[in-house]
Parts: sequence; C-alpha cells; structure tokens
Amino acid sequence: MSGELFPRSRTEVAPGAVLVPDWLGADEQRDLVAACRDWARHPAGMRTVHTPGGGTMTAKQVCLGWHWRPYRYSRTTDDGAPVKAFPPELGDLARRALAAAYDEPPRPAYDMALVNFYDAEARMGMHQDREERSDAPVVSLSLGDTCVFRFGNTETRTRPYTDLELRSGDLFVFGGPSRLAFHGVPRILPGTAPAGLGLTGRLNLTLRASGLDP
Ligand SMILES: O=C(O)CCC(=O)C(=O)O
Ligand SMILES: [Fe+2]
Repeated sequence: MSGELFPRSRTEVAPGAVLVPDWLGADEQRDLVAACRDWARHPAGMRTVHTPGGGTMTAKQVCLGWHWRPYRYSRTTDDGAPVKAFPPELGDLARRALAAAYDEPPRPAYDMALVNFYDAEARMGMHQDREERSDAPVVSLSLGDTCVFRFGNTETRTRPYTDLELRSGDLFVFGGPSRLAFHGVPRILPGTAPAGLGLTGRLNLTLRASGLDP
C-alpha cells in the first residue's frame, strides 16, 4: 500500500503460519467479491450460524463443497438444501496460494470453502479449525475492511498470541505445527476497505481440504 512507513513483506508468524501481504490484485479481489455475492444467494446461501450452546455467531457464513455447522460437516445446509459446489477455480487458487506461502509441492485436493462476512461489529472468538480430516494447511483470503486477526498457540485460547492486521488482498496460510493453532478476529476496522472494491465490511474465504469421502 502506498504511504506505508515500512513496506509489508512475507512474514512467518509462527512455524507453518505465513502472511503474504497484498497477494491478490485489485481485479482478482473484485472478481472474488462478485463471486461471494453469488454464493450468498439463497437457497444454500449466507446464513446466521447458531452454536449448540445457544450462541449466535456475529459473522454470517456461506459454505461451498461441505456445509459446516458447529461442529461437523454435512452435504446439506440447515434448511435441507444441498450445499453449493466447490468451484474448481478455488482449487487452483488454493494451489497458487500454497506455492506463494511455502516452498513445497501442492497438497491434496482442496474441496471446500467457508466464506464469512463481517459487518463493523462482527468478530470471531478464538477457536481451532478441527472438523477437517486432513492436515493440509488452511488458506485464508481477506477482502474489504481490514481486521485484527489473532493467531495463537495450539494449547490454549489465551496468550501467547500474535495480533496482526489482515487487509484486503492479504493471504494467510496456516499448516504444519500451526494447523491446529487457536485463532480469531477480535475486531474489524470499519471504513478501511479499498475504494473501488465496492464492499462495505469484510469477507474472509478459507479454502480447506476436508479429508472427507466425496
Ligand atoms: O475471518 C477470518 O480471518 C478467520 C475465519 C476463521 O477462522 C474460520 O472461518 O474458521
Ligand atoms: Fe478458523
């Protein structure tokens, strides 16, 4: 980003957890936002997620490939509609992302994505991504408003953790020893989305290998 005091560069936040700033160009970001708008449409569109304990998640979510409900995956959404297909372009994007983050050959097929939408007040508590049956890295792409992203450790929800900013176009990948690290989104910085993207709020896509039988 212009006007930056120190240019942001690829950073290994923890072993196996890598931030690649500004990985998506403006056109790719716009295309992904347009795709998210399509995926958000009903049936099997964007919804509010309720937790078994009676809680409500503040980020809204739509799933592709496998439908996540706390705390398992299924092929049908909460209202019984089949989950939307995982587009092959997102599989290609995951492979490119892994090549950008790590110097290692591509991993097994990525077959699902979770798309989360955050308005100015939304957040996500510290959690592990542990419903997958694969240890392939989670590939995270951010669009729109910047957020504070908290990346912790594999043992507890609490310190030690690192707070970093995820901005529109940033890639964050966590695998290897960091695959099961607790992480969350303590806050969104409203009004920080790039002008011209046409998005108020923040979208996050995580691309994952479910490890589940098709
Ligand atoms: O929004 C983010 O950056 C994180 C999302 C996340 O942790 C998840 O979908 O499991
Ligand atoms: Fe997560």
